[in-house]
Amino acid sequence: MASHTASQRYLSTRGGSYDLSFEEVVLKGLASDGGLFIPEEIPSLPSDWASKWQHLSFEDLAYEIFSLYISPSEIPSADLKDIIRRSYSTFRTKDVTPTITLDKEKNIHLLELFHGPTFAFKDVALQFLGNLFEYFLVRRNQGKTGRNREHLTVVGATSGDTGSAAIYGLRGKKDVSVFIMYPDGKVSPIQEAQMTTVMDANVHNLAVDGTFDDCQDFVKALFADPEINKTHRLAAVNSINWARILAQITYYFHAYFSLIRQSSFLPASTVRFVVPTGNFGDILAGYFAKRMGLPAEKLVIATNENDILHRFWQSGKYEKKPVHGSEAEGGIVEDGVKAHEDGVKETLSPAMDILVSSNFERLLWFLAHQIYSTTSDPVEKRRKTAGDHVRSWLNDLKSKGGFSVDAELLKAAQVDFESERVTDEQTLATIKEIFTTTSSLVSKGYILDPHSAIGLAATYRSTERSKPPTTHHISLATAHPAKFSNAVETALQGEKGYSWNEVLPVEMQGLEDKPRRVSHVKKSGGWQGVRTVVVAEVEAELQAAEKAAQQ
Ligand SMILES: Cc1ncc(COP(=O)(O)O)c(C=O)c1O
Ligand SMILES: N[C@@H](CCOP(=O)(O)O)C(=O)O
Repeated sequence: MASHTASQRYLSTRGGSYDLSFEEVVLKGLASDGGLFIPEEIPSLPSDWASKWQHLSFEDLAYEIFSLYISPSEIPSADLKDIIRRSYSTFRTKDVTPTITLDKEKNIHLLELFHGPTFAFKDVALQFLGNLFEYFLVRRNQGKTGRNREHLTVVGATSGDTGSAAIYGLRGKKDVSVFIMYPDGKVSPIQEAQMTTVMDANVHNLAVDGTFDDCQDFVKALFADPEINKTHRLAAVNSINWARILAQITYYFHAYFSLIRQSSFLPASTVRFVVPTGNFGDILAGYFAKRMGLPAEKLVIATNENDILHRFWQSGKYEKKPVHGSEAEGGIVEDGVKAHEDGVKETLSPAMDILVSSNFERLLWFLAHQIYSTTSDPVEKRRKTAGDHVRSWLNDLKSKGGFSVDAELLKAAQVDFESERVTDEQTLATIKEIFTTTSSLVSKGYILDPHSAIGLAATYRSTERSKPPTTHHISLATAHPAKFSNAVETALQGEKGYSWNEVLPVEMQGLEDKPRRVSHVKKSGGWQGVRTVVVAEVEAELQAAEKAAQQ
């Protein structure tokens, strides 16, 4: 039986919405004030968690953790267990997210998160979120027919992985249409094929001639638009959706337990998690795990050359990059449209080519809550103060392209987190180094995808600050190498024992030759252009479904 906390209610980081239920925040995705939903309180672990949870399966662990955040009056325990069971039955390993030891001498372990249907860590949350949407809709639509049924219009932005994971979590589901925007030409060929070869009628791919940040801005603008919100019930699959973060907490505990069962883990040992980071969702789940009581000494943010987070942890300044070497004030104008500064670089780790990390807002709220009020302040006042700070910082980000925090807040951020920036060159060197030094571990050497390689490069740097044997590092492997042929081939071509054909899983073979369905959307049409496409395609889908039902 899981223990429960007093509050399983939610609020917005910008102060506008309070006392919402889990179902409300999952279905809304983004708060109407533009903020992100967070739990009113971070629950503490039950006192006997370490002994009781240690030998649980991934599914049972997920149930214990989710139960701390979801009231059984919203989702009865048996239903929650069933949703969890179905969500992880699609994974290729029984362990769901296995942890393997990569370097015994340095106590470096790899948390493999890519054993789900689309070979990326996003599956852990998006298989669950897809089933949650379905569960809520079935409940809401009981006894309703035709246009009286509640219909979800899911809109998401992807730099490659969220898109396919969301599509695989939602394809064919009743009463849901899913629209995925991706930056045209900036996702890997396999990622694009994974998304666009899905032919289910409820799946709609939109290729945008911009960056991931443009796509993410379109999503946020649609959520803020009263017109589409009147006619359509929008829902989010990006990590702005709280359920994404919640689902990702499980594997931090799961990895920790698999480590402490090892003989090399001594009573005095400590654990660091290293996380390849873009939108700050994955590592934020680690922050929640730590705040709940998981004994993680540090969370290490590993960025590629799109390093806004790394620069923040070094300086306290959260700033988009200047355009063409000049200070950009409030954006640039392209094709008559004001766009964010396209300071984003195209790297060998495209899923992390993100200028602004949306989940950072959630961390800012917790830091402001901690720093700018005293515990003697009334609860409501503390929350309001935090929300006011977040709103003001985010306004500055929008209008001035950045903001800075004071030394006290930065110091608080540095208590839980460190950061590293890894270049393309270092990414390639890490892929090669790990392949050539691990041939005793796996028959032909371990092949990292470029995002996981960024994590591992940062891990080796972290071992210099926090040395073995006392410290164990768990580095998150966020995707399968087959998704990123460009980086893997560049790093390993010609290496003894390496063959691309052996990297490619059977599920991906021939994928790029299949028929595709995708619409092209012009960035210059702005989010209103996207709205037109979404509204028209949902209508066409509903009409086709009605026609089919009549036949
Ligand atoms: C393979 C891969 N690694 C790392 C990340 C970064 O994760 P997050 O955006 O949660 O920081 C992403 C994208 O989000 C990704 O697709
Ligand atoms: N890297 C992501 C970008 C979207 O991030 P999300 O975690 O907020 O969905 C991707 O691959 O799409």
